[in-house]
Amino acid sequence: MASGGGNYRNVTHRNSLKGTTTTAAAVATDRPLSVNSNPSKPALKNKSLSTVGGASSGPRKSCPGSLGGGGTAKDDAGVPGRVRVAVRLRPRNAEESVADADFADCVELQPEFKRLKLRRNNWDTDTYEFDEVLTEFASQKRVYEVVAKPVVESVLDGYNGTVMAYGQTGTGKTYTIGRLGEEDTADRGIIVRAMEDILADVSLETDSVSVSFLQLYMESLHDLLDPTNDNISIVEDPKSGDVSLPGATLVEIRDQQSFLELLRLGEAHRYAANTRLNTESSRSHALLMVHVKRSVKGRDLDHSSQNGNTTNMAKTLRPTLIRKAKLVIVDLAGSERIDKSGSEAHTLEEAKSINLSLSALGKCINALAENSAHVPVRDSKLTRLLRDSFGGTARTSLVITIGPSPRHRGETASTIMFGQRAMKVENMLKLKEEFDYKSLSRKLDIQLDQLIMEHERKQKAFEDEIERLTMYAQNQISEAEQNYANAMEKERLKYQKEYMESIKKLEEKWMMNQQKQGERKDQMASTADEVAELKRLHNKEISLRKAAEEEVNNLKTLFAATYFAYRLLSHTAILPLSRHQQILRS
Ligand SMILES: Nc1ncnc2c1ncn2[C@@H]1O[C@H](COP(=O)(O)OP(=O)(O)OP(=O)(O)O)[C@@H](O)[C@H]1O
Repeated sequence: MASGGGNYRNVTHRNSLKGTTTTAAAVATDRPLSVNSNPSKPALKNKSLSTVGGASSGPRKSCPGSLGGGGTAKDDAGVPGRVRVAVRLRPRNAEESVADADFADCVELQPEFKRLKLRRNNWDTDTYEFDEVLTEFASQKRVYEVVAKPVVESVLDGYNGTVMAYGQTGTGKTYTIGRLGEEDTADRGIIVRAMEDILADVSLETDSVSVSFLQLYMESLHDLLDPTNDNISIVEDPKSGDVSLPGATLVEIRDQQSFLELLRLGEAHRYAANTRLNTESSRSHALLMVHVKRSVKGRDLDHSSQNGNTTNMAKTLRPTLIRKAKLVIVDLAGSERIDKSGSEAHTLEEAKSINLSLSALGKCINALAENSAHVPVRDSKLTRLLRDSFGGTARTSLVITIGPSPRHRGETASTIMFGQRAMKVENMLKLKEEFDYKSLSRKLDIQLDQLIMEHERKQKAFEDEIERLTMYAQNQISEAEQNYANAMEKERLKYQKEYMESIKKLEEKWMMNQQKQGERKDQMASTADEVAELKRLHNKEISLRKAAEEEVNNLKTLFAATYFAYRLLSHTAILPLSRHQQILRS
């Protein structure tokens, strides 16, 4: 972070009174801008004024891009929009009230004719016409309404916009642009009022507002929201010419209170110094960039839907049209004559750097006003940052601030000429619309997740139902089985009982039969015994007979043998046969 003569605003306390005296001497070489070489030449721009009046001054309805279906992303041509310039006169300060007590103001304002007369001397004046002429009595509210409000409304409609304050040091640029109005809300400057209007108009559900706050100090771009970030690079899109600062802190704003806190933080980091012309002179150009992103509602974008062809699905898949607009509010550091401001050492370096960048801006505006083929945009970072504001696509409103002191007539003239040239610059306003494919993709992702969840929920419900039905069926089956088993058991018991009874009966019958049979058997047994006895007797008889027959046979054999022997022996004495028979019988 650069240091030296410059102080942070939280170090140098802001004092609304000018305590310094200035010298009347003017050194032309320190002038940041080349003034009209022929100041007597009428500087009225009636043609341009009438051309632009409607486009720039009107409320949002008059904004060309907001008309009907015009100004879509495809509308590359844009609509012309001249840079509007208002002049604001600061009241005499305490020092001037004393020092210039005997002198008339160097300017005379005719707000009703939107004219400013710059005194050349006691007899001659040069007359200039501006879009708005704001006297020293103009309220902050009125200044906002005529200078910034049309631009803010244009930004809300999707166009880039710039509000810038230019003027000699100590003439009220910061007062006009940056007053927070903490003690008295009537003092609120353009920045605070612009954000109030923006926040009141956007829907925080569908739109977004984010800000970066920067200072261009000694040709390096510092982040006022993060002082460690002191060399932010400027990136230019070669095709569209869009300027972006990817390194800058971007803070989303959701309410005015947090925005005011952010402004306080940024202001505290801004370089300021006590110079002869301003006790708290801004030593840097401050840029507040407000990015407004809005989704386009109400207008049906798909013409097919007008024919009734669009399905719900097609509607869902249609990306939202979004408008991205950037409002740049610039509080330039004051142009100053180094001899008058009393800049020394580091403050001198700062003053040179300020004047150099303001001079580069003046050159660009001259080139644009004269339709030069070459516009030296790249000569300074300030002009690079503001390339869309002058000769670009933004609606630009400039407030030039002047003081009343005749001692600073030269600087006042220079400022007036800067304003007059700026009024000649014609921008080509373009609506910044694009389809929000990112959020469509996010939306589809969410829808997909929801569908998956819904499917899973249905699947689960289906599975639960199946399980429930299965359980029910199983219960029914088991109940039927149980009933069947019970019935079977009952049947079985019945049959068993019947069977047992029939068995019993059979047994009884059998018993009876048995009994009967037993009786019969007994009978049969005795018969059989008898038979057996008889058989035994018979057999015995047979065996006795057999034995008898064998005996007989034996006897016969014996008899025969005996008889034979006898016969042999008794050749002589034969026994009578009867004897033999007796023997046999015995
Ligand atoms: N319209 C006004 N009514 C009352 N006081 C004003 C008005 N304009 C400026 N002042 C006072 O004049 C002083 C200088 O104003 P301011 O700091 O805004 O000037 P500046 O142009 O921003 O200066 P620098 O370029 O040095 O930063 C401040 O004290 C401020 O309160």
